[in-house]
Amino acid sequence: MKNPWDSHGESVYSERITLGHVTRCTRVRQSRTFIVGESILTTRGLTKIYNGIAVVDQLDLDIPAGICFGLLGPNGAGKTTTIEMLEGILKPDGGEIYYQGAPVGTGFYQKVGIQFQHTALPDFLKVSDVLNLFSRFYDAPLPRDELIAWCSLEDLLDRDHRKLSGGQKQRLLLALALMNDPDLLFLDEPTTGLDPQARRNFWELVRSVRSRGKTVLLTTHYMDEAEQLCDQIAVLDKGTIIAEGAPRALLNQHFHGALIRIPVGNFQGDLPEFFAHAELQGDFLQLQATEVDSTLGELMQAGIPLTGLQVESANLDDLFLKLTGHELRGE
Ligand SMILES: Nc1ncnc2c1ncn2[C@@H]1O[C@H](COP(=O)(O)OP(=O)(O)OP(=O)(O)O)[C@@H](O)[C@H]1O
Repeated sequence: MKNPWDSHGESVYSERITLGHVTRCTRVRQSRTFIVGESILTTRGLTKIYNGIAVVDQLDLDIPAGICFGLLGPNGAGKTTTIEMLEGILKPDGGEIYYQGAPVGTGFYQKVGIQFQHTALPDFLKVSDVLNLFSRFYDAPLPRDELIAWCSLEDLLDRDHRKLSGGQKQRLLLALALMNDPDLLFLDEPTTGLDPQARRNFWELVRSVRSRGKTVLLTTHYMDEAEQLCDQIAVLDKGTIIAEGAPRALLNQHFHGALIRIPVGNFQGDLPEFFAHAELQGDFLQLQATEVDSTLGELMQAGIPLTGLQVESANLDDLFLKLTGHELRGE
């Protein structure tokens, strides 16, 4: 398999390059040049087989540096298997993984941070003890106070880690994953089971990680999470990628316009002609409009009140349904 960086001479990237509205900054790491926006992690033909079935099937991923990249898919799509192969926990049955252009080696694991879906911490330790314990694993851990402030752990230091709430536990696990100040952070379904407020707090933390120039690779089956956090997504189904790109661009590519819903009570007399194809859904008439502005203009011209009007754009759940014919969260 060809190394995807073979054709890139280092001198090509040794300056600041502006492409369209994207400015790529370069920084030198040892002998290589590291480019924000270029792939930090790449897979070619990544495959995992269980019981004769490829649950991850010839996956080609290109994850640009400095972004939040989401791997999405329903239960059993192959997200965890993929991320675990990338993290080095599972051995692939085929394919290659490259980090900054070179096949991953042992040094890779010093440079990445991993927040697992489930992490068993030693019993009877306080949060501060857990931080101390993990800081000993690294030659140059982040300053303790910085990490504590970053993950808002100040008020929890004396607490037994088993007594933390779901959101507090995830903040502690994130602090452990950030301990070595990694360039690349893996988050495997980090907000599963958290209440809405804790999820939002965690999203803020993820944004702060990204704003420090780090790359985040996140798996999730929460579509709102992907839409909120991810610059790019790859949608997996049965171990293969069925769609890839920026969430908004993917939605624009597959859906035009929006769903307009108006309370039935707003209509007095006959329906206007342009509303003839509207469907009755409960107390609303709904219409898929390709030109939202002009449809709203026509409604106003026809003197129909817009009170209670709803305009709904397609979301990633709709996209998944369109691409696969089944719901994203369907078991
Ligand atoms: N150790 C294993 N032995 C056999 N099959 C496995 C093993 N681990 C995973 N699988 C199967 O591989 C497929 C992909 O599983 P994986 O956990 O990667 O999916 P996922 O997208 O992460 O799902 P979830 O959202 O439920 O975590 C599933 O069909 C699963 O049953």
